[in-house]
Amino acid sequence: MTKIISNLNVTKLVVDHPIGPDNPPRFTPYSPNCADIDDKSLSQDALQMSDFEVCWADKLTDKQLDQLVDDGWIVIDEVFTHTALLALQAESGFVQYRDAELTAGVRISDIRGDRIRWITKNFFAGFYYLQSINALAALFNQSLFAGIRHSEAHYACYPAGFGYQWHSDNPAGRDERVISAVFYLNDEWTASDGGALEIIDKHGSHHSVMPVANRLVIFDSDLQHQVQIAHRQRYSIATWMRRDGLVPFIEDSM
Ligand SMILES: O=C(O)CCC(=O)C(=O)O
Ligand SMILES: [Fe+2]
Repeated sequence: MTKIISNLNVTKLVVDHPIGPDNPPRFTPYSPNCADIDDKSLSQDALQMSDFEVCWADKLTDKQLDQLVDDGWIVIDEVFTHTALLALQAESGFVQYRDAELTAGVRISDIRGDRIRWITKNFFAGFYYLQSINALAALFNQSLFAGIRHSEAHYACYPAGFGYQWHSDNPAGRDERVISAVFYLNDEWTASDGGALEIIDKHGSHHSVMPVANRLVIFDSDLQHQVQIAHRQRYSIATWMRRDGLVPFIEDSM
């Protein structure tokens, strides 16, 4: 089995061209010929948090919560509204990705080939996504006493020919990550496109999850998993709910 190497040391990336109010991602490419057309409705300026609100208590059945505890993983499909999904897909195409790193500055693309960008408040859709994930974390705190204090997420793009070998999101000696959640952005993904997430559950059973759009896979961060080599570009948002955090903002907003 591949040696487990920390991927926790990549959170200090500098945003050099932030997506923000002056630089909004658009649903359609900018065209100088159309500069005088008011295309505000096409941009994500129009997005609102309400587009991303999910009633997680309704979305997740008690059976699924039990499965998360017993087996260590679950899948939820058709998570967000069409608007929210489109916005996340659009934003994922505007992100300036950087090579993900394993340890201080070292890239080993045959272990981990994704290119990433951490989501900050400078992102539109991504930031709303993270707020919605915090609401899900609050549900896990209430119903499972998960003790989550903070969430983090990054957009990820695996170029064709790359994957991510077997690992746990809590490498040896670390336990800050409680729950991992990966949201997928890929339309019309088929088995021949590769890129499945393989996961070994708490009983040692092996599962394979296709990275299809609007799917959220949620799993115990201690579980072993890998991303098979993708044969076309594979887009996702990798998300972690953590027990550390200087600001317990989840509790504050409840
Ligand atoms: O994209 C996926 O399916 C999983 C990604 C992953 O395991 C990670 O980023 O740690
Ligand atoms: Fe992982």
